[in-house]
Amino acid sequence: MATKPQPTKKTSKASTSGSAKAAGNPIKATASLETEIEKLDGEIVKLLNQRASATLKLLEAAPDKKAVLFDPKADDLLALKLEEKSSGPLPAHALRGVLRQVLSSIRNQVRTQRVAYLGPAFSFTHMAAIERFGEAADLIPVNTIAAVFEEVNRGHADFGLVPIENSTDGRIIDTLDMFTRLPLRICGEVQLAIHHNLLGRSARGEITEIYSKPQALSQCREWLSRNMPQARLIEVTSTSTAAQLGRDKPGAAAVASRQAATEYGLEILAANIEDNSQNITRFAVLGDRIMAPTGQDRTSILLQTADKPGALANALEIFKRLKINLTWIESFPLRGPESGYIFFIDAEGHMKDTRVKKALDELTTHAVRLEVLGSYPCSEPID
Ligand SMILES: O=C(O)C(=O)C[C@]1(C(=O)O)C=C[C@@H](O)C=C1
Repeated sequence: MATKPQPTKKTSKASTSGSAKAAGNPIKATASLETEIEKLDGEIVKLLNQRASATLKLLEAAPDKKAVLFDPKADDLLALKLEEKSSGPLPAHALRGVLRQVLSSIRNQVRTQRVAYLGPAFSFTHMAAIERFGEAADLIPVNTIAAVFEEVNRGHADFGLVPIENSTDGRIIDTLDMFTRLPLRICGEVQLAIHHNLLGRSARGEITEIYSKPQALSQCREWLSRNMPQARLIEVTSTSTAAQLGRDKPGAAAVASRQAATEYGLEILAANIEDNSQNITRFAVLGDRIMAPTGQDRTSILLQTADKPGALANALEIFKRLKINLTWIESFPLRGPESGYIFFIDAEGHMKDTRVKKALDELTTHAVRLEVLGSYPCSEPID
C-alpha cells in the first residue's frame, strides 16, 4: 500500500526553527526575520557578484565586443527565462529590472555606452532608454527629437532613443522628419505601455493651464475635455519638460509619467488618464550596429516613389507577391519645391532573409529614393 509522503527530518526541523518557532512572540519573530534577511542579503550580494564576474569574463573573451554589448534579443530572452524560473512573489518587471542593472553595470565597465534621449529626466523616452540600456549607461538628456539625431550623427552618442509611433495617436512626425534629413539607422526598438497622469501642485479646480507634448495631450484628449474643460492646453517638447513647468508655475499642471511626479515634486491629481487603456508607444534605438537575423525581426524602409499614378501600388505589390507582411506604413510629404511623398514602411523579416532581400532588390527599380533604415529584433510591449 502506498504511504503518504512524510516530511523529512530536515523539513520538520526547519519548520520549528527560526521565524516559525518565534511566531508566537512578535519581537522574537521580527528579530528572527531580520537575521534571515541579513543572511539572504549576503548570499544575494555574493551571487550577484559571481554572476557579474562571469558576464565580465564572457564580454572580455568575445571577439566582437560591439555585438555583445548591445544584444536586445539576448536580453529579452534572458528576462523571459528569469520570469519562467520565478515562482514569485516578485513581479516580472522587478526581476527584469535587477537583471538589467547587473548587465548594464558590467557592460559599462567594459565600455561606456552613451545614449542620447528626449529629456529631461523621466520622459517616457528616458524610461525606454533605461529599459534597453539600464541606468549604468551614460544616459544623456537633450531637449528635442532633432537633437537626439544630431548627437548620434555627430558621434557624441553611440545610440539615440526616439519615439516613432503610438497606438492611439499614430506617427511621431519629428522623428520621421529627421530620418528624411540625416543618414541614421535603427538597430533596435522598445515598446512601452504609456500611462499618463495629471500632475500639479494646485487643486484640480484651480488649474488654468495644462502643459504636455502634443502626442500626450492627444492621447488624453477625451479625458481632458471631459474633466478639465476650463484649462488651456499648452504644447511643449516633452512630458518631463511639462512636469518642470507644472512645478514652477502657479495654476499650471502637466500630463506626464508617475515617475516625473516623484522627480519634480508634483502631486498626482488624476492617474491613468489616457483615453485608450492599451496605449503603447514604439521607440526606435538609433545606432550604427548591424544586427544579425534572429528569426523575429523587423525591417524599416524609407521609400520615395515617382510622383505618378500607381507608383506606390506597384511598390507594394512586391511585398504582396513575396508574401511579406507589412506592419506599418506612413506617408510623409516632401519638403521643398518637389511635390510627392516619402513612405515609411515596416516589414516583417530581416534584410538578409531571402524574400526580404529580393523585395528590396526589386524595390530599387521602383524607387526615386530607397533607404533601409535597419533590420532589428522585434520587441514585445512592456508594462
Ligand atoms: O514626452 C515624452 O515623455 C516622450 O518621451 C515623448 C512621447 C511621444 O512623443 O510619443 C513618448 C511617449 C508618449 O507617447 C508621449 C510622449
